[in-house]
Amino acid sequence: MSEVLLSANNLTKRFGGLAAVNDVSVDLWRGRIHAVIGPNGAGKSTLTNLLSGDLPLTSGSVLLGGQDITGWSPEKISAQGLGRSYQKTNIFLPFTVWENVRLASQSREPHALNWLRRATSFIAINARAESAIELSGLKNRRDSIAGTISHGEQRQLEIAMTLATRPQVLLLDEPLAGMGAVEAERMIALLQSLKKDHGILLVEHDMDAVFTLADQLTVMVNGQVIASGTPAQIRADAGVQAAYLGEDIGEESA
Ligand SMILES: Nc1ncnc2c1ncn2[C@@H]1O[C@H](COP(=O)(O)OP(=O)(O)OP(=O)(O)O)[C@@H](O)[C@H]1O
Repeated sequence: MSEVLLSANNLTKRFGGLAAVNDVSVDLWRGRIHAVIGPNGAGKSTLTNLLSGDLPLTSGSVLLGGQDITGWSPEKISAQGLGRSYQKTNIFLPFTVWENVRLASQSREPHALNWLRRATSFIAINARAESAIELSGLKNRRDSIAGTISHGEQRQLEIAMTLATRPQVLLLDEPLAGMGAVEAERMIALLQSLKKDHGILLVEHDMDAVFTLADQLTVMVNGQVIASGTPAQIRADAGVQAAYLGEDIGEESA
């Protein structure tokens, strides 16, 4: 049974005279992947930053798990159950996969550890880290130095670090960027496996992956939503065809 985990209503973000995001609404459901697509500069990253609290809204509101999180800090939003992968910037390359994920898991602890809480907290931190490594398919790389694993595995590691914070909602900004075919296939399988327990917002330029993964799509152009619907509806939309003239929008050619 699906459940709305995040509801973003009429979000607008202005940078001076530019409305980078203009009256955009999106819902994220447990068990569904909602892809946001659009040409460069459409406002996809800005939308992600508004949902994660990394940018303040000009107007609009965001509910996460029924709680109004509008105006909250990224840390507070993360603690409320929203996980966002930050492309590579959070990985400590000289540390092992395990150490990276464990640090991410530790960041979820509400208070500095004191001697009374220490034993149980350590167990919980380690359990979250182990489970995130397992879920992200990195068990065989657990003790590898992060700087030595492949690009695709580093992207899996970013997801593992996000999962270690036990989010309900995942915001994924171009998880397939820079991947070869084999790595992309592995990432697609990983995202499909994560969908069951999470609501996922996917920003991705790889249209084959988007149309393979998405249950719902929102198409943005110049900050505005020009279409929203199922993959079949989006493929058939004349406005979307026009916006992507000359580009592949996931037609089933393969
Ligand atoms: N901090 C900022 N200050 C001013 N303008 C910004 C800022 N961030 C983004 N913009 C502008 O807002 C618009 C939307 O940018 P955004 O990065 O959200 O688009 P995008 O759809 O993610 O593009 P891409 O696919 O290239 O990543 C662009 O015109 C961009 O130049």
